[in-house]
Amino acid sequence: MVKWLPLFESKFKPGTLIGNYQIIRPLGIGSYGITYLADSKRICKKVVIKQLRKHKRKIKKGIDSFQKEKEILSSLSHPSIPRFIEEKKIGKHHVLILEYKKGRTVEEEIFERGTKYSEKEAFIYLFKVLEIVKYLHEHHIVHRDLRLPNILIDEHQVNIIDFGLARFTYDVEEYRSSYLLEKRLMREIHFRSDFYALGHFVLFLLYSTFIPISVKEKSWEEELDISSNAKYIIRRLLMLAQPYDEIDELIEDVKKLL
Ligand SMILES: Nc1ncnc2c1ncn2[C@@H]1O[C@H](COP(=O)(O)OP(=O)(O)OP(=O)(O)O)[C@@H](O)[C@H]1O
Repeated sequence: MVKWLPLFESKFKPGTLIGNYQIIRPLGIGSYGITYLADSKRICKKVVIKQLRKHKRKIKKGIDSFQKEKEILSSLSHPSIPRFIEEKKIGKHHVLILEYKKGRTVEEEIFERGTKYSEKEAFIYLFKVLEIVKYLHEHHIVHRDLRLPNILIDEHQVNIIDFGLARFTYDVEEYRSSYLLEKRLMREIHFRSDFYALGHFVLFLLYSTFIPISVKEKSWEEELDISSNAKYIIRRLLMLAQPYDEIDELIEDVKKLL
């Protein structure tokens, strides 16, 4: 869904040709660019075109994010991760062409379609995401942005998109003291940042069936009617108990709930 796309920002109109790609429609506007759905004439497949916005204050960060997404996606080959196709400079425009992944974001599923997930279903989806994240971690990559809008569900297949904040574990961390605790925990270049984000992911899935009966504010542990094993895993993901250091132990714990 296109949330906000003022006309003056929309540089490429439907039908515009960018090399061998024909713009179908904008998909959305992110922090650093506009993303379009396009048809590839050459490979007869849908692709995503990411166009860097010319926002003065954000241009440097935008270029860095594009470069990182390109570097990381080019190093990967996984059916649930978009393939990097090419980078182009068209006149003043700088674009990245990526494979289009089908599916609705988990954000759309929960908040627009009202899809409900039982405890078992929530952990089945967590397991599917973890299989992809395991592949990333084995390639020394931390995604750092595993939020609902970046996880797509297509039938029962899961895809992960948006690698602009992903980093290699040996990349140098840009420490931001101004970040609030939650953002610091999401952005640390360490595998546990992905686990922390996935703690929130699974809580969103579990809250999809929650019906509030009191106006009193309570913690998720008091509100959600879930098993003690589920609570144990979520507490460790959210670093409220000993954090998981690596993914295999986490996957083993999740398997016990399936
Ligand atoms: N490879 C892809 N396949 C399918 N849809 C994609 C792909 N990449 C991005 N999208 C979709 O395009 C839209 C815009 O994505 P983009 O990553 O540019 O920005 P964002 O995620 O909305 O914001 P931000 O980058 O600030 O997190 C989103 O709706 C996203 O689901």
